[in-house]
This record gives sequence, structure tokens and C-alpha cells, in this order.
Amino acid sequence: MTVITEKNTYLNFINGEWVKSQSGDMIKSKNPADVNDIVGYVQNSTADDVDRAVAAAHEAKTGWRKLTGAERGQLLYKTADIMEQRLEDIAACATREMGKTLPEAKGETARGIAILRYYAGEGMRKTGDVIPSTDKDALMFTTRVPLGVVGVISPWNFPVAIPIWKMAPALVYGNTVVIKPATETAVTCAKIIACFEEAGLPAGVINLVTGQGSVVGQGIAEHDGVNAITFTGSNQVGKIIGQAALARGAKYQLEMGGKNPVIIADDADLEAAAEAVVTGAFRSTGQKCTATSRVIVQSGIYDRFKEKLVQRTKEITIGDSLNENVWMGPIASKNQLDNCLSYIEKGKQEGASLLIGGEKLEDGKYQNGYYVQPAIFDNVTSDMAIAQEEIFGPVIALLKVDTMEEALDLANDVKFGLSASIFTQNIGRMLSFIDEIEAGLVRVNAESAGVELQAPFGGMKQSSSHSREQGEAAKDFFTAIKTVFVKQ
Ligand SMILES: NC(=O)C1=CN([C@@H]2O[C@H](COP(=O)(O)OP(=O)(O)OC[C@H]3O[C@@H](n4cnc5c(N)ncnc54)[C@H](OP(=O)(O)O)[C@@H]3O)[C@@H](O)[C@H]2O)C=CC1
Ligand SMILES: O=C(O)CCC(=O)C(=O)O
Repeated sequence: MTVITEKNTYLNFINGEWVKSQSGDMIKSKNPADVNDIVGYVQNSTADDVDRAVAAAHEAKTGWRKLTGAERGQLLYKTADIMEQRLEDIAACATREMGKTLPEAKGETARGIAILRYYAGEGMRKTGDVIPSTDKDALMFTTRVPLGVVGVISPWNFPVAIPIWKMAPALVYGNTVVIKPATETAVTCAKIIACFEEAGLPAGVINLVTGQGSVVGQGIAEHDGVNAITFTGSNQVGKIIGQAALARGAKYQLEMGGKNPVIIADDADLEAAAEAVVTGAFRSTGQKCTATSRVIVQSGIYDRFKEKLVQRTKEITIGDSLNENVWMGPIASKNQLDNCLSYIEKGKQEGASLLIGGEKLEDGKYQNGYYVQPAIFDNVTSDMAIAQEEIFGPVIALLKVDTMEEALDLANDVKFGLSASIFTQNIGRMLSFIDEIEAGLVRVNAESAGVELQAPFGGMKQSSSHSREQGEAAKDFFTAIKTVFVKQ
């Protein structure tokens, strides 16, 4: 394994080899808890590097698809075993690159390993159905074939789980892969690719090209040799990728933003609800597309709930995420911090009241990092930017309602529809919520974040391209169906 060379430099992985970019340039990956801590240098790749990776993936695709699913699955099992031995190293790297706490990064890495094993098993599962024909002398059935070369463009907020939940199904169903990870977390991705390499995937089956989104990401999206693109990230970039893929007839899948509501009904267990709102909103420093950002509370319990929420938020310890006493780490980058602070300012200007937090932390142990206190806004109305736009930081907007009908209307009053939750003991309220809420993930008496790898994941409205990832749903994206009619 030569993933890392001198001076903490990480290379691209193309056609089974670790290689420098044609550009000769590199990009620094910094620790957001302390920007003087350099995690590594990654390649600042060019369109030529993308061409070479796509060519390698093309060259490898026939051999790879001709293996049996079970053979491809065995290689994923082996990758999982190697990753398990490196769990501590990969998790610590993810923490240093993007700032989530070490227990969260370890949990995510363990989840990545479980995803690899889940899709390894898919290699042995059915790929079609027999469908009765109207012709008694015919056999009709479906089978599935890979799409070819899949481009993976992944974000920084789940640097282990997201690349794996895209690459593992792509590979097991017989596709080859070119991945461009988020620049903030490209070192973590190189460490994951090294596990695939050591498991013995044939040259060209998996290729890593790091670099700028506008060059490498866009280069993949527009490349005629890439048959399908799977993306997670912002709505703005998702739309660019979707348009590029559509223009050349490639298949695409986009998972984008959220503005996820939690409704607290007047019969809710307030203790459990406050805990779930705090973890849903502030874990990973609020940087999950499933994070809680709007909390819609019935007026009868509004003040009691608010008090519990503020009290629980005061207990949060903030600091370097490698420190085991820290509950919430820094924000992942300066851009993200500035974006979050600008929304907090906007919230104040729009007339919402800041109940707690929202200050940038810059003294003493915080001076070299991107830290902000978790913030809760009161007196928020649904038309405010903090109630409509994805902040991707530790900010909660509290909205007061009298009735459940009003609560549902407000919950649906955004362009997003990823995740939504309700806290109630009343079965009628639960059922109305399940039926009427516009969200791909519907949660009852549980926080808005939290995804199970064996279940479909994705959103409604502008949160996704209306496809689903993970679980069996991945098969629909990463394969094409053939309907076969055989006559005697
Ligand atoms: N749904 C989710 O889970 C996520 C949502 N977001 C949302 O996006 C906002 C901005 O975060 P950001 O990291 O800038 O998200 P982006 O959408 O810019 O980044 C996601 C991925 O797309 C790449 N990319 C950037 N520009 C292009 C392009 N023109 N063509 C192809 N690929 C491109 C990025 O590369 P590079 O890293 O090199 O720029 C990265 O790999 C956040 O505040 C949040 O609201 C962000 C991350 C995850
Ligand atoms: O909540 C999760 O576990 C996954 C969330 C996610 O996919 C994201 O934030 O991009």
C-alpha cells in the first residue's frame, strides 16, 4: 500500500496504482478543531486525471461484471475485515478532518463496515422475478445488469458512511467506480480506498480522484464515459450535476438538503422529546441533512418544553472532538462557520429572539478552530430565513402552534422533505402525521436524524431526485432491468 508518500501526501488511485495528479499541485486538509494541525495533502487533480480514471474504469468493467455476484461479494467482505482492523485510524482521521466527535466517527466507521457486509451478502441474493406470460409456451422473467461506470461525488459530513453506501452497492451489482470525495475529507477517503485495494479488487474497478468540485466533480458529471452519477451535497451543486447528467442521458441520483421539523404535541413525553431534539439538532454540530432544525411545539406545553431544551443545551461541552469529554466539536470549515453565523445574524435581524448560544468561540482553546455555541431561537415565524433555509449548523428555530393541524401545515411549509418527527402518545395523531407529512423519513417518538443501512433513505420535494439509496433500494439505482421473453 503506497496510499501515503513523503510529507503526509495522499495520491490518486487510478487503474490499481497510487499516482500523482498531472497538475503537480496539492490541497491541504486541515483540522477544523485546530487549523495548525495538517491532516494531509491531497492531489489537486485535473480533467486529464478524470479522463484517465474513467478510461481505467471502462477497461475494467467487462472483467468485473463477468465475475459472479458471490465473487464480488467476497471482495467486499474482505474489504470490511481490513477496515475493521483500521477502524481506530480511519475514525480518528475522519474526526481530525471534519470535526465530529471520536465516538461519532467510530460509530460511523463501524456503520461503513456493516454496510460493506450488507452489500457483500447482496451478491448472493436474487436479481429478478419470474412473471407469468400470457403465452403458455413462453417463459418471462426479469434480470438486472450493471450500468457500467458509476461516478460517486460525496460530501464531507459523513466521510466514511456515504462513500461506502454509494460504492458498495455500485460494486456488488457489477459496476466500476470513479469517486471524487469532498476535499475537506479526502484523506479519510484515501484510507478507505486503500482497504479496497488490499482486499484485491482488480485494477480499474475502483478509482479515486481528489480535487476541486468545479473541476473534478463537474468533470465526472459531464464525462461521456460515466454512465451514472450518485451525489450527496448541496441543492445548488445537485442541480448542476442533475442537469449535466440529463443533458447527456446518464442516470443520476441526488441526495440534498433538509429543513427537518420535529412536532412536540401537548401529550408528549417532554423529557424524551427535549433529549431527542438536542441530539437531533446538535450532534455532528448540526451538520447532517437529517438534523432537526425546526421544532414546532403546542402552546400548552411550549414554556415547559423550552425550559427543558435550554437547560439540556447548557450542559453541552464544546471543544476538540478528539477529547473524550467533548460532546460537540467544531464546524467543519471556515465557509460553513461563516454561513452558520450569517444565519444567526439574519435570525436576529428578522425579529426572532435568541434564547441561548449563537456566539462564535474564539478565545483560549478555541482560538485556532471553527467553533460556535449551539443556538436556540424563540418567536420564529415560518416565513423567516432561519425557518426556511438549510443552515447546516447547530441552530434550532422554535415555532409555537395551538393545534395539530397548524403544526402539520407548518411542518410541510418548506421546499424540503427529507426527515420529520413527532412526539406524541396519541395513535390518531401518529397516524395523521405518518399520512400527511411530506418527508421521505418519518419518525415517531425518535429524533429526526438516524438512518438504518438496510432501509431506503431519501427525501421528497427538493431534498432528492426522488430516488432512494441504501437497503434494497440501491439495486434500483445501480442496475438496469431487462425483461426477458423466451419462447420454445
Ligand atoms: N445533504 C447533505 O448531506 C449535505 C448538504 N450540504 C449542504 O451544502 C452546503 C454547502 O456544503 P458544500 O460542501 O459546499 O457542498 P457541495 O454540494 O458544494 O459539495 C458536495 C460535493 O460536491 C462537490 N462539488 C462542488 N462543486 C461541484 C460541481 N460544480 N460539480 C460537481 N461536484 C461539485 C464537492 O467537492 P469539493 O469538496 O471539492 O467542493 C463535494 O464533493 C452545506 O451548508 C449544506 O447546506 C453539504 C454537505 C452534505
Ligand atoms: O442521519 C444520517 O445518519 C445520515 C444523514 C445523511 O445522509 C447526511 O447528512 O448526508
